[in-house]
Amino acid sequence: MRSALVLGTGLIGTSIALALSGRGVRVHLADRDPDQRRTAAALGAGTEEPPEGPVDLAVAAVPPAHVAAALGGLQARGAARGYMDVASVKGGPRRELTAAGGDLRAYLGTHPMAGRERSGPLAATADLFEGRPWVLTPTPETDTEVLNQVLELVSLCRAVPVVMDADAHDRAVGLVSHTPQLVSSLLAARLASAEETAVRLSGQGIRDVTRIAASDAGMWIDILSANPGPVADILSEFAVDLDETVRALRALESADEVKRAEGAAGVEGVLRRGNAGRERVPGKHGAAPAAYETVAVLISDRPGELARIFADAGRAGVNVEDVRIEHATGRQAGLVQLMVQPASAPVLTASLRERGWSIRQ
Ligand SMILES: NC(=O)c1ccc[n+]([C@@H]2O[C@H](COP(=O)([O-])OP(=O)(O)OC[C@H]3O[C@@H](n4cnc5c(N)ncnc54)[C@H](O)[C@@H]3O)[C@@H](O)[C@H]2O)c1
Ligand SMILES: O=C(O)C(=O)C[C@]1(C(=O)O)C=C[C@@H](O)C=C1
Repeated sequence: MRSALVLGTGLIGTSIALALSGRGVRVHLADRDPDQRRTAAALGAGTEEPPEGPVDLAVAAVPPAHVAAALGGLQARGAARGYMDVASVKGGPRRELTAAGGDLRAYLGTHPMAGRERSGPLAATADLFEGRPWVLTPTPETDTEVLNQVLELVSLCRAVPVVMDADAHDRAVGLVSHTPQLVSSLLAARLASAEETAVRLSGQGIRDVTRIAASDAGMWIDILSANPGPVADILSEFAVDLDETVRALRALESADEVKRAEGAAGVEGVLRRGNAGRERVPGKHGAAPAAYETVAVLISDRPGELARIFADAGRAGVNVEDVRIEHATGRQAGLVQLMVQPASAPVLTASLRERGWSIRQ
């Protein structure tokens, strides 16, 4: 691929543009908001100059409700040889493009399974899609050349292509993306009016479960409006599970020993089913989750401490597979959990101790 046009230079569009530009593709940037386009260009994502002729691939990275109109407009002026979108829902945009008389042979609906709770070009990174699944929804009418261009884009973004039917995709992301967003928002909403004393105690658990509650509400209304049925189905099953869990917890309050035992079994069942579900979530690069060992290190809240600990891990010859940081409320210290291969844990622990770090068991 030699040239691309990215329409919509927010989080996803700019991340794609950064990855393509970094690998030698000439990327033209467009956005209805000139500030977003300017910012993306300043980040090195591409040029603000419009292309002189049709580019190889045009990418519509705009909110789902705008996809069909954006693609229709691009196709009407012959902006590219192939067209794709990255919207989080696939059935609706395809039907809208069909209704608007768009050219479906030159179009491929896609969805990268990577993102963030922040929007806009300043949140973009070139490595956002590395090792992540990227869903492609070709149909028998999709032009092979367009499919190949999209596969090349996915490969340049270092993502892993996954081919699916558009409606099957929407049901699947209803479970693994859209319902989690609502569950996270529902839980975070409980904090909005909670006592300050309670909120100040927030640790890593609540941070993990509510991170995506910070996402853009406008974008999510768009996504959920395009996939309400599957999400409502999953949430009603969730509501049944919630009712059962509440009943089990009430039973745990009972004076009757038999009822308490039933309650405990009910709650344990929820926790164990949760363990089983969590085990199925793939780790990095789409592989099964690796069993890493954690080396927990106390760090002081000073600039450069994180860089220093990573450099020391490198000096010990240990690859850090994953990392977590816990900030202790009101204290000038935090706990860094370095996840490493089990065989590397003793090496890292000894080496960091030698360099003066305080290791927590
Ligand atoms: N945020 C995520 O985690 C995520 C992940 C995967 C896919 N997506 C999908 O990617 C798309 C973009 O999401 P984002 O998170 O980058 O949003 P964003 O808000 O960061 O960026 C969207 C950009 O599109 C521009 N825009 C809106 N309407 C336009 C139009 N009609 N013409 C030209 N530009 C227009 C906006 O000005 C903005 O710069 C959405 O379809 C979303 O469903 C998002
Ligand atoms: O990590 C996040 O912030 C995301 O929510 C990303 C996420 C997801 O659910 O995995 C959100 C919506 C997108 O369509 C794709 C990715």
